[in-house]
Amino acid sequence: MTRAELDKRPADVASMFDGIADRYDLVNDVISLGQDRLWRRATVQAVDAYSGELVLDLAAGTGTSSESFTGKGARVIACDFSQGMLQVGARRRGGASRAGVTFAAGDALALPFADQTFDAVTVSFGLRNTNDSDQALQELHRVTKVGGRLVICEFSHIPVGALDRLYGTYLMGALPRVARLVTDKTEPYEYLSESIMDWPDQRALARRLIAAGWESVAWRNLSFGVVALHRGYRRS
Ligand SMILES: C[S@@+](CC[C@H](N)C(=O)[O-])C[C@H]1O[C@@H](n2cnc3c(N)ncnc32)[C@H](O)[C@@H]1O
Repeated sequence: MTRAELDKRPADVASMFDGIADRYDLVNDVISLGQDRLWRRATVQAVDAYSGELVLDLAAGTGTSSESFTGKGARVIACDFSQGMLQVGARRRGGASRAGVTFAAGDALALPFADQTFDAVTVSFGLRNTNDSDQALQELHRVTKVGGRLVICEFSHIPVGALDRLYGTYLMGALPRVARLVTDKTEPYEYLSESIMDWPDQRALARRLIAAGWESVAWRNLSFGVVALHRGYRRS
């Protein structure tokens, strides 16, 4: 089974997600102890997409989160570079373009969309997997309309040192074993743990958003900081 390393070579990342696409959503529910549903609901509320808007759900995978952005009538482009994840998503929904969600192949580092296409752009658990997250944040800024918004939902760090260390023990020790309860492909979940530990904390990620051109940047913690929702706006 292919797993990516922390250098996040695009071919390794895409092939790793191709390989786990079928059981991806089930494993998420199990390893997050069901918390992923809360995190997704909070993301939908933060994006707050409404009728007439066009939303980019980048690194959308199987599109688990994409459909929920259409609740008030917005249309969503669910973009990812893993053909495996896109195919599972399209198969589950009965087609590549259904009920306001259109799946599209594309690389976060060179998005196949014109400047200022989207009213809102969002990434759930995808930015960490890109090979150059600063470039991805700049690309997201480029394709967002002036006045548009960005919401990033990503694993983060618990601000209390002792708790964060305990969480690190769960990530590095227990998480791959919990994943083994529902999948025989455990290497990708070792990568998951390592990539979370290696990811910048809330403040450092906020600085990266600002460096990529996003303004009025703020964040809020979910599940004590296990996940953080970052928000920014394109002002010019
Ligand atoms: C952990 S999954 C998240 C999927 C979905 N957003 C969710 O919340 O379940 C990460 C996704 O990021 C995608 N990804 C990683 N790097 C990418 C890139 N450079 N361009 C597009 N997608 C990328 C992977 O293919 C994978 O589907």
